[in-house]
Amino acid sequence: MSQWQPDSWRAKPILQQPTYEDQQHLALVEQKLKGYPPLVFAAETRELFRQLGAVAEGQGFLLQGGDCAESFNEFNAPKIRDTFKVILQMAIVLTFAGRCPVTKVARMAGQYAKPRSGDFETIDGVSLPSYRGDIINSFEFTEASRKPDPQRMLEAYNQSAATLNLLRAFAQGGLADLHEVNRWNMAFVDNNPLKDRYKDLAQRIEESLEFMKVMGINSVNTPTLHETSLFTSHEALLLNYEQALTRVDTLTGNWYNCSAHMLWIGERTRQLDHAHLEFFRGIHNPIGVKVGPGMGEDELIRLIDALNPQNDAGRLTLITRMGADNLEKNLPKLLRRVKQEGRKVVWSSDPMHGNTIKASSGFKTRNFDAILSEIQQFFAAHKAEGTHAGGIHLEMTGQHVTECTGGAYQISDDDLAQAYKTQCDPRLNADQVLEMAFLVADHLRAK
Ligand SMILES: O=C[C@H](O)[C@H](O)COP(=O)(O)O
Ligand SMILES: C=C(OP(=O)(O)O)C(=O)O
Ligand SMILES: [Mn+2]
Repeated sequence: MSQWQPDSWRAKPILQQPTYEDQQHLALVEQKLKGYPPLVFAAETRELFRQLGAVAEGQGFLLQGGDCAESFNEFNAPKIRDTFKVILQMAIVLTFAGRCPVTKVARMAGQYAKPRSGDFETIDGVSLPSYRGDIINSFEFTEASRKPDPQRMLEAYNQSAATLNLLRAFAQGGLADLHEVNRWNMAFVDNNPLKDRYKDLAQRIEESLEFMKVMGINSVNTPTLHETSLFTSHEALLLNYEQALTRVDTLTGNWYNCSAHMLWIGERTRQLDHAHLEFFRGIHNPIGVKVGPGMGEDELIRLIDALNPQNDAGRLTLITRMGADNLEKNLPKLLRRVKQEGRKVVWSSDPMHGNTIKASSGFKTRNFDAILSEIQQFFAAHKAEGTHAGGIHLEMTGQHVTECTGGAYQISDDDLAQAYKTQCDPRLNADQVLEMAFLVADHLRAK
């Protein structure tokens, strides 16, 4: 194998990339980004690596979630705060039920590049290049907006930096106080039509916190009750951007992609001899790779070995996205083979991308029950194979959107138009995703 360099991916075939008209402008932007400060510190990514190592060994759970595509327009404090809050609310439920640490990784502060199934989008007979995420072009359906613009990489960097700054402040500054977080959960349960189903768990968490308080364990003398750690992640699709933020860590001498703590490779760009594999093999971050229904056992082992040749626990998370109808047929054989071959991975379930459908009203949507069914089958398959169901990966928001159908409020196809705000895939809203956490908690408890 030839020597890895941050730019060695450029000699390989690559899919799902924009074609920039102005190469000089592109080179200028890349140069500028190379001089910008890193967004994350390599030592933080090593802490995430360590935590994921524990998950791979069966000692923890990974909760990963956020927008399908972050947007430059919908960029404000309430939006960041609400998703942050709901991730914490989910985490407290999962921690309590699973009796194990939950590692929180947001799809935030950099989730700006999208692979698409088609190169063109056609509306009323007009065909324009597809929207590929705000880091590349604009969602607006005009010829000028859909042209890839390298300048957008600088905007993505700036918005990622501002998002990360606020997340760090929330995590350390008091918003993450566990007593507060469970109070939000109690309010969620009280208002939910299915409150009887969720009440017991929220109540028991409340009682545990009360008990600790009586014993003198409180937010003042126990910082872990008052603060949290939240890591960031995104699909590292646009390699021009990712390369520019890849730096040598002065403490270890190793290369890290400092655009986020964790990066993943999408289902559409994980070919063994392609550019994304080449880029990922050289960075030392914990990484993920999406695993769809077409994955074979031999191919998976080759992929694992290419990305994690030392078999380090925590390096590689396999994010399966099979579809509720395909999981039973496709996942168990992969679990069996990886276990047989002794490969250390985190298995996480993305129950979103295999369950996308077109609603009768024309919107791209996903149904709550299909999403839940994929998660349930994921747990069942792991139980049967004696492997660890290590995490979930969700497209979600803390806002009250109507993008996925179902849930306690029974969002129907006809309701989708009310608040359909996503620029790419439909997300679970704040209520739906908390319900999901309470239902997943049942599985963790059963374990
Ligand atoms: O988020 C994932 C992909 O970008 C998305 O599912 C592709 O959607 P499309 O089929 O509308 O292109
Ligand atoms: C593009 C995505 O998923 P996948 O690669 O699994 O289709 C995504 O996570 O938004
Ligand atoms: Mn998506």
